[in-house]
Amino acid sequence: MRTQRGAPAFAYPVFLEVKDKLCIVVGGGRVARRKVERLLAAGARVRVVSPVLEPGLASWAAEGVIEHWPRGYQHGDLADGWLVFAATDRPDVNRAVAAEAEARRLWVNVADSAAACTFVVPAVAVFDEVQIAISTSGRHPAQAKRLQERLVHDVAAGTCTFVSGLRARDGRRHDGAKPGGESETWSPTSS
Ligand SMILES: C[C@@]1(CC(=O)O)C2=NC(=C\c3[nH]c(c(CCC(=O)O)c3CC(=O)O)Cc3[nH]c(c(CC(=O)O)c3CCC(=O)O)/C=C3\N/C(=C\2)[C@@H](CCC(=O)O)[C@]3(C)CC(=O)O)/[C@H]1CCC(=O)O
Ligand SMILES: NC(=O)c1ccc[n+]([C@@H]2O[C@H](COP(=O)([O-])OP(=O)(O)OC[C@H]3O[C@@H](n4cnc5c(N)ncnc54)[C@H](O)[C@@H]3O)[C@@H](O)[C@H]2O)c1
Repeated sequence: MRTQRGAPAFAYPVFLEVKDKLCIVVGGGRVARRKVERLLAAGARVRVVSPVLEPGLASWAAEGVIEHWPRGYQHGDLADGWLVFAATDRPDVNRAVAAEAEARRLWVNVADSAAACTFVVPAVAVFDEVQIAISTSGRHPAQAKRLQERLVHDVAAGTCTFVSGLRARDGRRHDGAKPGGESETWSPTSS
């Protein structure tokens, strides 16, 4: 895809407010769990439609943290959804979910096809109140992950001055100390 000026077309970056919105995740494996974890951290309501859940999702379902429909996807399951994730290991099912979402004008993330996504999920590094999202617009997901890991590593090692610069400009610290320069220490967490 190309823009009118001939430059490569990038996906449009946004941070979505999903608090209390119903996010429907079809599929209950490792990839679904990664998506659900971030949705919960952002305050979303999560429903997982899947005959089987991996252990982390199963625990959340047992605790009532997420809603679980213990069966395969059926057309119509997206009726009350706000955001949709197709994360099964069945390409045909993922395509069907994407088609229903599109027909309902819902944004859909499709785990096995960047081309079928209407939004992609970036790799994210979290530094206190700052989130840094890294995306290749779906072209090289593994590279996005490597860059995120490198950023977290460099910040932990104290060799990344970029993030501490951001923090100093923000001017707030949780520990009450005055904002510093490059010698500030950070507690990086990745998600
Ligand atoms: C960043 C991250 C965020 C997240 O998922 O939370 C993410 N993928 C991550 C990991 C990862 N992805 C893959 C592997 C295994 C292989 C490997 O290692 O190479 C691993 C490693 C692992 O799973 O550990 C393979 C893969 N990924 C996609 C396809 C299909 C395709 O390319 O069409 C295939 C081939 C599947 C197959 O062939 O079967 C598609 C997408 N993956 C994206 C995001 C979106 C684009 C992001 C961007 O714009 O760059 C997009 C388009 C849709 C989406 O999922 O949003 C997360 C790192 C999080 C972290 O841990 O920090
Ligand atoms: N986007 C990414 O980041 C990424 C990374 C790695 C792999 N992948 C792709 O994502 C797919 C899923 O990966 P995974 O590791 O989570 O797989 P997995 O095998 O761990 O999980 C698949 C899940 O889909 C469920 N499922 C199967 N049929 C279903 C149906 N009809 N309705 C609802 N749920 C159904 C299964 O019960 C299972 O919970 C892979 O096949 C791969 O193509 C994507």
